[in-house]
Formats: sequence, C-alpha cells, structure tokens
Amino acid sequence: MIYTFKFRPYRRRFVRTVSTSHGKWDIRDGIIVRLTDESGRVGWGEIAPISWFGSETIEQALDFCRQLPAEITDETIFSIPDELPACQFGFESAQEGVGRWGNGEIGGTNVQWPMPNAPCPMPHAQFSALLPAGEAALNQWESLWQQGYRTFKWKIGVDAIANELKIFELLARTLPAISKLRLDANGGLNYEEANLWLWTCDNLQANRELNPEIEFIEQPLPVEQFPGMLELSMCYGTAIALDESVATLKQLIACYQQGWRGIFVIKPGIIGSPSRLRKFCQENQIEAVFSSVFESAIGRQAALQLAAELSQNHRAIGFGIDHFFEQEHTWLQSLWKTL
Ligand SMILES: O=C(O)CCC(=O)c1ccccc1C(=O)O
Ligand SMILES: [Mg+2]
Repeated sequence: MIYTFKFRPYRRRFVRTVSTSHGKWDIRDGIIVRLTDESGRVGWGEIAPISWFGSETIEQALDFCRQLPAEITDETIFSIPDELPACQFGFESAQEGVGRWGNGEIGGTNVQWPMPNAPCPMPHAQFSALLPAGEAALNQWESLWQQGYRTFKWKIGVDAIANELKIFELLARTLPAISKLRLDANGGLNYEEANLWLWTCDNLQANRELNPEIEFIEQPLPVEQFPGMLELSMCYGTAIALDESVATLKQLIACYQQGWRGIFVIKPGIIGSPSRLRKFCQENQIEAVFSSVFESAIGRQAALQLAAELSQNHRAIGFGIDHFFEQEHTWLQSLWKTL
C-alpha cells in the first residue's frame, strides 16, 4: 500500500503547569501525521515525544518526518528505528486507523476530519485523574471527584519529603475511603526516602476503612536503580509500578526478563510499535496500567484503543481527560484546515 504523507508540528500550552521531580512542564510539542491511501481514505496519527522520559526528542522526530518523501509505504512505517519510539507509534497508529475516522463537515465541505467516529472505545472505563503537585491537590480533588473520577494520582519527589509527607497525611485523611490514590515519584527519591514512603503507605493501609486505598507508588527510584526497586517491591505491602524504567518496549522486555512481576505503566504514545506491544502482551501476562503522554484526541484515540485491547485488569487507566488543554475541538478543526 502507498500512502500520501503529510505532517504538521504543533505546540500547545497546558492549562496548568505540570510539576514533576524533573521540574516544570508548560508546553506540549508534538506532530500530527496524516496518511491517505490510494482510495482516498485517511488515517491520523500523533507523535508526542517526552525526551526526559526516554523517548526521542521533538527535533529528532521532526528530522525524521522532514526526510521522508511525500509518498510512503507500509515498509517505511514498519522499519522506523527503535531510537524513534514516538514516531513508531504515530505512524503505525495512523496506518492502522486508515478508513476508521469519521466524516464531518467543516465550512460546508465534507471531510474525513481528525475526530474519531467512535466515541471512547472503553465505555465503562475508569480513568485516573492527575492532581496538581503540592498543597494544591488538597483543593483540587473535589471538583475531579464531582466529574466522576475515583482514582487520583499525586506527584511526589517534587518538594522536601517532610513537607510532602505532611500534605500526604492531610490528603489521605480528606479523600473518601472508597477512592484510590497513586503516588508518582518520577524517579525522584533515594533509597531511604522510598523506604519511608512505602512504610508510611503500609501504615496508612492498616486503617483501610478510614483511608483511601494507596494503589501503588510509581517509579520511586531512578531508572538505573532497578535492583533497588525489585528489592523494595518484596519488602512492603504497598505495590510499586515501573514507569520511566519501562518507557520503551525494549526496556519493558528487559525488566520483565530481569524478573519484574509487579505493575508496568504503559504509555502507548512513547512505547514504540503498537503491533509489537500487542504481540508481547499477548504472549506474556503482565499487570499493565495504561497512561497518557498528554497527547491530543488523535493520539489518545489510538492509545485508548490499545488499552481496551490489552488491559486485562480492574485498574483505572491514567488518562485524566479533558482538563489538560483548552478547546480541543476548535484546535482540531483549525489543524485540519492546514493539512
Ligand atoms: O499516568 C497518568 O495518570 C497521567 C500521565 C502522567 O502522569 C504522565 C504524563 C506525561 C509524562 C509522564 C507522566 C508520568 O506518569 O510520569
Ligand atoms: Mg509516572
């Protein structure tokens, strides 16, 4: 199959700054990809790298798109190197999506426009909502609760541990006991701090009827300290989820082979080839939690499709939708006009 290929870089500002142990993040840079097959059917894809997380940079992704010819084939798509995992995802999901996008009308013309024709592929999905870091979490959870969220994620390893433990205690006391809380350190703790967090969580779980369930701590230690996380996972009742350590499929397979049987956070947007992820998940039963990379509705559609196919558990998926960017719909429409 031959496809006409077009792409368009974008830049969007988050409604609220995202704070992690890596610092502040205000702007999401990405690339929208459009493939048109010989019969005129269109497929949309999104490349949304996070280089500090282990994917290629936006510049590398742009260089790759720029050197491609105006017509590409399946072979082009399936031979994108592993060094460009966000590109593998963007192109492969665009290719898989050819013909699956809805018709709409913009300015009186009928178009295959970049909105999914199916609603969310997970009608009964439970989504997790990201709380703001620090004390702001204490004022924010309630409006998210009213929107229907029951699982929350709070970033730790951003401020001094003593301050965060105080806020955590307040947060745990305020959140309804039927809610779930995930803590995400983004690799920002040292071994002692990770022990202290896990110990605190275990203690809190001794009073389960009074407190929310602490579902897991995500990536407590830096990627290089895999043995430390393996050890910690055997010492506490509170679970550990690997995230940065399993950013790409190659890393995920390496952690699995080194004996990790805890939770794997899968960010489809940067993991690499969706078809190879599918194959791995079908051959190996892993406990996966799917999560966003703050992509637009285009990348989200493909990521949720994969989550629907591959997650075989009760865990909420980390796509706090509709509160990261403003005016998604308008943005998508204007984007269509330029492609
Ligand atoms: O996983 C979620 O619940 C939301 C997404 C999220 O936290 C995230 C989004 C972009 C980059 C890194 C991360 C992260 O999990 O560390
Ligand atoms: Mg994380």
